[in-house]
Amino acid sequence: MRAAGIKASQALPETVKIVEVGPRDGLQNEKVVVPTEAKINLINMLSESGLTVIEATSFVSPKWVPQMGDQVEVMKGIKKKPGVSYPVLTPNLRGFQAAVKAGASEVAIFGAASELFSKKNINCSVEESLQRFDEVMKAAKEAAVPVRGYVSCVVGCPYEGKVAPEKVAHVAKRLYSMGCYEISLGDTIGVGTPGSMTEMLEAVSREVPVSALAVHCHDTYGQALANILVALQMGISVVDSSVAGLGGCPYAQGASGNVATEDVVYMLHGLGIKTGVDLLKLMDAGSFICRALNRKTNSKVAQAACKL
Ligand SMILES: CC(C)(COP(=O)([O-])OP(=O)([O-])OC[C@H]1O[C@@H](n2cnc3c(N)ncnc32)[C@H](O)[C@@H]1OP(=O)([O-])[O-])[C@@H](O)C(=O)NCCC(=O)NCCSC(=O)C[C@@](C)(O)CC(=O)[O-]
Repeated sequence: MRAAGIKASQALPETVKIVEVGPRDGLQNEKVVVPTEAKINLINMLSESGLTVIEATSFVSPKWVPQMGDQVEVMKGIKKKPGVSYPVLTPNLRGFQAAVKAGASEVAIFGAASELFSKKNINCSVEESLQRFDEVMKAAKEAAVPVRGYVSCVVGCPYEGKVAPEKVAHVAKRLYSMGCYEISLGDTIGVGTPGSMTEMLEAVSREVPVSALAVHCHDTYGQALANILVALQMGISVVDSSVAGLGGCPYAQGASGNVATEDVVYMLHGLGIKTGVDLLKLMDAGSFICRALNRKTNSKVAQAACKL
């Protein structure tokens, strides 16, 4: 049953797929080195909560992102639940080959709509990154490994400021044309508003079918849920989020974590949208990782539930 008050013109999807990015996007930016065992436990608990996609780790240089240096142990240690996929980030062919060797059956490549961010994050221009991704795509096609594509800085960049929607649409189109089955649009520093998100999504959806788009919102300015709602109203039905609101990008200083998965699930269920996620089990996973990190949850829902 749909929530009362939603007009037909704002038709919302019946179901939403949540892509849980906490074990990767969340933990890559933590100052405390998270023990591998805790990462494995977190992923196993998330698997039991009903999530169907859990981004597990990334096959990037340990010199660049030390927190992801145990990627092989994580991939080998987790209990893979049937029906759940565990994609990993791969910035280049070397990362792709290592990921497949470690048992990954799905990967993600990650580009940006901003030149300076691309340089800081993966040490190459946007065009060079697309050439590297082309190599990954060719290898992935041969190995029948599905590839997701990210575009970072879709509304704002920590180094360049406002990003033009046309630039986002260009990179999204290139990734989609290469064969990415889904394009996740990242508001990396959480500066988007329903206004700027709408403008950007309109531009991107002229180049890539809405059914192949996802949104990936950080909550720095507290706009993430509003931005997600706007995306849902435009027909997008895939949302990235991070348990306990963990996260940030090591190459986007000051950006806060992703929107908390608990808060997204609470909002979606309140709208009558199915996610398949058990909120209580999800909150248990959030409590577990917050204890391991000795930090408080960023999820408003988890905070409120603790006080009840
Ligand atoms: C892409 C590179 C590797 C280029 O790094 P580079 O320095 O240009 O590459 P290189 O080929 O010169 O290699 C440098 C060193 O890295 C090694 N290397 C090379 N490739 C690999 C690999 N795959 N795995 C492990 N090691 C690797 C390579 O062997 C060498 O080792 P050395 O000789 O110095 O000992 C580097 O810039 C990098 O690892 N960057 C990681 C950036 C990252 O992980 N950022 C966070 C994820 S993106 C994000 O969070 C945004 C997102 C997705 O969430 C969406 C959003 O919010 O917007």
